[in-house]
Amino acid sequence: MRLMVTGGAGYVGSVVAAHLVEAGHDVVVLDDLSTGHRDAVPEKAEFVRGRVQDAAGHLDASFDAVLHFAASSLVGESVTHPGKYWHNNVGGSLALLDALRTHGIDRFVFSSTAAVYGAPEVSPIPEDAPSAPTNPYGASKAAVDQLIASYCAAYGLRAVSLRYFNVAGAYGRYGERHTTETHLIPLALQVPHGTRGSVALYGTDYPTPDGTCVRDYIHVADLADAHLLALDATAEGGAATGHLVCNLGNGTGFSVRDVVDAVRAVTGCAVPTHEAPRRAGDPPVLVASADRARELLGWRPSRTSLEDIVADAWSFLREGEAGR
Ligand SMILES: NC(=O)c1ccc[n+]([C@@H]2O[C@H](COP(=O)([O-])OP(=O)(O)OC[C@H]3O[C@@H](n4cnc5c(N)ncnc54)[C@H](O)[C@@H]3O)[C@@H](O)[C@H]2O)c1
Ligand SMILES: O=c1ccn([C@@H]2O[C@H](COP(=O)(O)OP(=O)(O)O[C@H]3O[C@H](CO)[C@H](O)[C@H](O)[C@H]3O)[C@@H](O)[C@H]2O)c(=O)[nH]1
Repeated sequence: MRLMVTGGAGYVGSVVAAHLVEAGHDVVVLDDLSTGHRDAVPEKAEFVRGRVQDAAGHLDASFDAVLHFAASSLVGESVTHPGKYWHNNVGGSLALLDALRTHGIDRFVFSSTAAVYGAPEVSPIPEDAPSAPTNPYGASKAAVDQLIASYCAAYGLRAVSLRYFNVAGAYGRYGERHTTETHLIPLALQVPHGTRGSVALYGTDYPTPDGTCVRDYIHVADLADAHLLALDATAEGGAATGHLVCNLGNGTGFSVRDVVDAVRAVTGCAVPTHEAPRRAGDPPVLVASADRARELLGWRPSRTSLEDIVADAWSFLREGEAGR
């Protein structure tokens, strides 16, 4: 297939683009490099530097489908600069969906997030849990999910929204290198890497077994597998007859302390920690029910061990720089 991957110079988009290229697809990456890296785009993919807001000019009827990763995704920034999130995430997605209509492209895969749920009472979280985001980032993604649903209903678009829980790990030379890093695993690995002294534990008085927040960590390569299956599901007669929403997580929760222990085990480094105040808006526990992805997409995550996830992120951090 001929595919456009928006945000394909970013962390998740580059890993998925690499999987698509390996599966034999013809991939065009559209990315404005606002947080991505030109050298993260797979060699066999075509690169177009541009914004999703201008996608109409970069798409044409030869494309079979679009996978949409491009977004602003810093929760804290979304609270202080909400306009950026409504413009880039909702405005950008709206322009992109209109470009699909213009060119008669009817297959779409979208990066949604667990942040659409807010802090739900139920665990593991099913897709039909109420959407009650606690920050503009999550709200913008929830709005795009609704936008997609309405375009599917009215215009015959076939789309899958994949709601990722905590993505981590790396895939060969493709991995996480955000200039502004907020995610626990890459931050914790900076300690053995020698660029950070200790790991902050944001809150140690949560109602969880060890007092720190619990999350569902999913390997980025398992996430990529789900995207290829979601793409298949948007084929005529596939599982996504209209708009299909699927959570992606392993269904297992790990605390912040569990993650630090895994970093110690993988790296052999002591990794000091220090207690810090709770981070605003952090739900105590976020664990996915991903039964729907298993049943309807046939997804079978295979890299579910936290230590394996951390080990791949560690290899990327240590060896990746040499290759870039
Ligand atoms: N990483 C996670 O844990 C996680 C969890 C849930 C959802 N998501 C979603 O997955 C997607 C990818 O996340 P990521 O961690 O790879 O982020 P990232 O910042 O590494 O990648 C985003 C990419 O999109 C590009 N981009 C941003 N706005 C653009 C625009 N208007 N036009 C063109 N390109 C633009 C950036 O340059 C970057 O390369 C995002 O939509 C994010 O909201 C990520
Ligand atoms: O230095 C740190 C960094 C993080 N944490 C904690 O570690 C856990 C995981 O934090 P991350 O920032 O790695 O991930 P989040 O759970 O906050 O965010 C993830 O889930 C969100 C949904 O709530 C969004 O989808 C977001 O894109 C995705 O990365 C949180 O409890 C956080 O408070 C620390 O204790 N110390």
